[in-house]
Amino acid sequence: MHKSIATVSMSGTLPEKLEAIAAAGFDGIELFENDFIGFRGTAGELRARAADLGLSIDLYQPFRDFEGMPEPQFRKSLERAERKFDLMQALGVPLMLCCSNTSPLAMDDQALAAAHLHELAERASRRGLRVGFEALAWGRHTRYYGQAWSIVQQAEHPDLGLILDSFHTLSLHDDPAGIADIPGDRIFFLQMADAPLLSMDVMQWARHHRNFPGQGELDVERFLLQTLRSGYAGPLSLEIFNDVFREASNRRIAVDAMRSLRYLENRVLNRLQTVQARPEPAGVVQGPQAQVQVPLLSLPPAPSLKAIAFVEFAVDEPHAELLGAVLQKTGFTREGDHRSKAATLYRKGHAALVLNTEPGSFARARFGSFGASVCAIGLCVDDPDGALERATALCSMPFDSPVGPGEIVTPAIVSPGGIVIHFIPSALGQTGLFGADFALERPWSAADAAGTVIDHVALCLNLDQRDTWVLFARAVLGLASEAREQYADPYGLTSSLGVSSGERSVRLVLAVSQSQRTRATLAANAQGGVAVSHISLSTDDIFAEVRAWRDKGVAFVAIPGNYYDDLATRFDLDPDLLARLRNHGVLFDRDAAGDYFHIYTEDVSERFCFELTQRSDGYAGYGASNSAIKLAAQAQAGAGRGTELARRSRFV
Ligand SMILES: O=C(O)c1ccc(O)c(O)c1
Ligand SMILES: [Mg+2]
Repeated sequence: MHKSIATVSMSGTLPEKLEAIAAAGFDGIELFENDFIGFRGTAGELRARAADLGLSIDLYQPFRDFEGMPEPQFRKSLERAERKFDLMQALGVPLMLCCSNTSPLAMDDQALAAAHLHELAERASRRGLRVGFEALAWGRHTRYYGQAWSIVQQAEHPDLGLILDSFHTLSLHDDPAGIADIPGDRIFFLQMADAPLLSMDVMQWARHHRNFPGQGELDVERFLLQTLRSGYAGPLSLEIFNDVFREASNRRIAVDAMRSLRYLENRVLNRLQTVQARPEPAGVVQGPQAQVQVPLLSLPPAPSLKAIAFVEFAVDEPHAELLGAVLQKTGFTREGDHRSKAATLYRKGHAALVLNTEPGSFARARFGSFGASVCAIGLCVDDPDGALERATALCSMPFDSPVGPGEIVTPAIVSPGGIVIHFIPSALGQTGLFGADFALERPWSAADAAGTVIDHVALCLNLDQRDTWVLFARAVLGLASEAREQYADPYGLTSSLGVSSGERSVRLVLAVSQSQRTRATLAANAQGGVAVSHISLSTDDIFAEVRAWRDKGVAFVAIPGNYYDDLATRFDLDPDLLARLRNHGVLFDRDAAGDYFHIYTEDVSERFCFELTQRSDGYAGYGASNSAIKLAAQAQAGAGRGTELARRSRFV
């Protein structure tokens, strides 16, 4: 489909926006009036600039408060429309968007609205232009696409059609089913937007919180499907009013936009194929739906992630020694060195960590920029080549690293913010992969690969990376969103979202905060916007594990006694268990399905620590009810604030 995006959807001056939009591979734009008014140049110059970049200007918008106005205002609006038509002709824009009237002066009279729009369309028509009418969710009298369509039908002008915007329909919980029954050629334009579910004034919601399809929670997929079933074959466009997108890098936002549309198109294709494969249940009355007219993007299926194969740290030699010593205190074994790179493998059960010091490598460059930090994650997947093909088709950059003789070539991509994701063949398993790439100091037996797994990896993101990462996780990694949680850091609110694979064998937790002073923001800032802040290791006996780590000198974040007094009032806990929790400094949470025990080490490097986790009976979360306590405890420990040297003497 011809892909377009409204210029309001991103930051920058108009020329900067056009360049970002073109670079992301879009075919066209919706030109927002204010972007043109603020442009230092003529319509002809803008037209040439867009053409040079291979972009068509598909739509001019918005034309407001037009239909159903009293006569003097109507006449004045017609004059204004003529000037906008002059401009559209100079720009080469074929279509004007007229949104439903929000003025208190607007009259509740569909016949009058239709007559006015007929007049507008007639004047457009004389110049070879067209007008599309869009229902705003907060329009004075026209809020639903059904009402707008009724007015368009009454206006009876071939150059007046309907414009659909998924946000206005879905925000009002209106059913898009009826769209399929509108003749597709009467729909002149389609704007897609998603949004998080928020309970607030719909105009504020629309103007500040929209996001790209796949980033929010609206059923945009069904909306597009119904529109395509009408026979619509026009542009697929994005119109996103979002406070964060207005300030984020327009290059990244434009790539997110393209990823979003490609992912959406593919999901609709999959949904169509599923529906077509399934016979209609008896008694279902079929509307006069046309067949879908446009070819839709086919992609390899979303990867089904099986496990976290490894997490890799970028370190220099002294940090490798420091971190290696910490790992040995937490029960990891040094398994051997990489065959061709300066990298060492540590393992505890299924949890594998690689410390990479290779001079001149991507990891070393990352260390140079951000210090000791996670630089790569390996994920086991059945079809790594398919995962790579899908990822690159969804605008991810492939990552190539040198491979020595006999080593495994694993397809890899760069995730938003720079951490590399390797797709490891599940069939190979960790033993196959590490056996090929590392000179293991001792053979692995089945018993070695039991016990500990990486329960989850927690990432801290700058606020402007949140929607980028959610879309990446869903579209590229095939992960599903879990519940959003919100909690207080002593220096500002923080929220987190879990994303997990079907069997929950791969879990990531994404934490973001609007505050500049929270641990989440400081951690993210320190690594260019995206940082792994902890790795959570599972255990079957958290109390024994804590004792073993402590005996070796590992320091845990101290939890105040007040926490345990409160815990006793919240849960019906066996007094012995409560005493053990208190004595060991372990945090506790419970949901309908089970229990969660967890504890955090003091920081091992700047705002990075390990979590020990024991989950029972399908407990689904990550202990969010304890997050505020943990963050307060970390702040009081002064964790992460000391110099490297101070940490070395205190912790190792
Ligand atoms: O918020 C608005 O005013 C506005 C304008 C034009 C649109 O297409 C739209 O969806 C909203
Ligand atoms: Mg719109």
